[in-house]
Amino acid sequence: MLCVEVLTLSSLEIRKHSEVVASSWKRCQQYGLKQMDPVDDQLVTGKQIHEILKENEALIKHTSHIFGKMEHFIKQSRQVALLIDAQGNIIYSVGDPEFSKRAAAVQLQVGANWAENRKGTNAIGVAINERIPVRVHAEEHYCQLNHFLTCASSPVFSPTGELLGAINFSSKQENYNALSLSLSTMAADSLQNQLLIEESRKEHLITLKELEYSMKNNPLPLLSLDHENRIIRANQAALRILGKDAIGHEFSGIEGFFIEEIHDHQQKVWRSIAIQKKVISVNRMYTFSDIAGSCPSLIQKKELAYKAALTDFPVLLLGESGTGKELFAQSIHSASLRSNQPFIAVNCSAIPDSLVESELFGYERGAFTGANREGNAGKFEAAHKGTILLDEIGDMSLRAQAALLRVLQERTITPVGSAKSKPIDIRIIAATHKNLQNEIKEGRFRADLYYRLKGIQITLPSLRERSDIVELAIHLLRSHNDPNPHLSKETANKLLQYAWPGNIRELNSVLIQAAFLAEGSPIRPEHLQFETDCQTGRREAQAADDPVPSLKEAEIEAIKRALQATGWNLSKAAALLEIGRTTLYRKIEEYDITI
Ligand SMILES: Nc1ncnc2c1ncn2[C@@H]1O[C@H](COP(=O)(O)OP(=O)(O)OP(=O)(O)O)[C@@H](O)[C@H]1O
Repeated sequence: MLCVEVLTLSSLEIRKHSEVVASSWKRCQQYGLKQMDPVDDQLVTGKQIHEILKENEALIKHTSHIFGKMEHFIKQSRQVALLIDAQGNIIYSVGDPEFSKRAAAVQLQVGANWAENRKGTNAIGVAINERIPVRVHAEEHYCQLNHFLTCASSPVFSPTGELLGAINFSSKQENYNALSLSLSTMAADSLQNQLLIEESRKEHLITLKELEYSMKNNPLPLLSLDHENRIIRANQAALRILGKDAIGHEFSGIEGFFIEEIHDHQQKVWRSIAIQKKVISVNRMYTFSDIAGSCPSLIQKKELAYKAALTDFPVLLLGESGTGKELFAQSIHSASLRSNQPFIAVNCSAIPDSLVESELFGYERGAFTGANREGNAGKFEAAHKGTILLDEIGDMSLRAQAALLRVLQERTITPVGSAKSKPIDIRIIAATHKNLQNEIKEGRFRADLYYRLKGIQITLPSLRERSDIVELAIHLLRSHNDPNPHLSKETANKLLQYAWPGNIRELNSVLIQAAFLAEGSPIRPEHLQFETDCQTGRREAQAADDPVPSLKEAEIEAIKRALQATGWNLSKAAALLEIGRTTLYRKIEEYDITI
């Protein structure tokens, strides 16, 4: 009886799937259903169906929008897509007209009830009963008259976790489509998100947004918090991350996710937070093709980085926060010969001074109180044969710098509590938003470490220096599941006039918020809400960002640069500065200049 034909499932899942179908068959026998019985052909009609449709108005409205986007696929793959209420009544349907006729013969149409106890084992009934996505194919249907069908259904839940119904895709069994189960799950998740967004307008809303690059097609996990930061609603995707019993608990953030706030028009009422995984663990890494933009200064850096990827030299990535340093680091790793080996990102500013050695080099069993009994591999060991990204290197303490320098010089690590050193083979990429030359001058960064890390230096342009902001905005909107983003001239102008102190990360969050406020219609200028008021025009904002140095500061800077450029040759430096050698000497004394 159970000829399971779900070819995409692993053997473990096949067994589980068979169990699900088998339990449904058992229930059908208990209901007293007979396989050869004529199908239950009752349809809910008249006032009764009218009331059911009215009750589910919001659900139908959102579903028609979602099915509308999939209509081409639905028809082309000869399917019907159905929305079902929690009692198993079909309340909305679109699809291939020819199959719809055949389906209507077994009441796969609005007004029919496909609860398991009425129609025997079928995807709708099982999804509602078991509250799981399920495919029921051909002879897996309990009633023989339904054997010509192949159906995939996913349950739909309300923001508070109640079952609202299901989404179903059906076709003739010979038109079996491996994608239909994923599609029904995606449509159900999308519907849940719509409901949550709608209900949460007046709430403190939090949006968790997973990695665009690894989760592009996955549904957005959404949460609502009350004013005490407790989770009051969560969709299924969020519960998958937070655990099933997350509702009612305080939300304290999730490790490995990045938080952004979204405000409403008045900057109050509700807040949304997009949370994005920053470090990839299992999924795919960024590659150069993920670096969007056609601005010549960016293209040049991309080419340089690509060349660097083919070597094993250290790379130093410089640029303001949010300009894509991590994206570049991952792309370099992905294009390198080490791409099949680990990529480990270390945020140097986040490691407490006392834990630097154990974090970076690991520790042996029982090395110190509180240490893991089994000992622990450090970041360097974890990155062995691969690439390590030392992010925010400019914020590393001098103590940590000394430890790092030793590793770079000796290419070995010695775990805390161990007498033995281990050789390591690692490609180093360092990144910082700080001016390391200044840090060296101020005595906060070791020059010898700087030269070890520098290798190939790549400075990324800030967003306000780029000529492709609008193109980038369109790219980011597309990556947020808007297949056809449109920005009016006024909206584009507003984007161009802003100074973008938070660079692409800020652009991304402004666009998420704007798309949210626009509710599916084109983004208008008033939907763009900036975090700071750097809105006075890019040039002015830039000028305002750079405070005018005093004459003395400018002189010191000019002298230092001339001395550096000439290798401290006073005659040449004086010539560069167009002053006499004695004057230069006097000024060096006066300003106490040393490098
Ligand atoms: N050229 C680009 N195309 C598409 N997305 C980009 C681009 N540059 C940056 N991003 C996106 O902008 C965000 C910030 O990038 P990233 O984390 O790499 O910046 P960063 O310079 O490392 O920032 P920080 O110094 O604060 O860590 C990420 O979501 C990244 O995917």
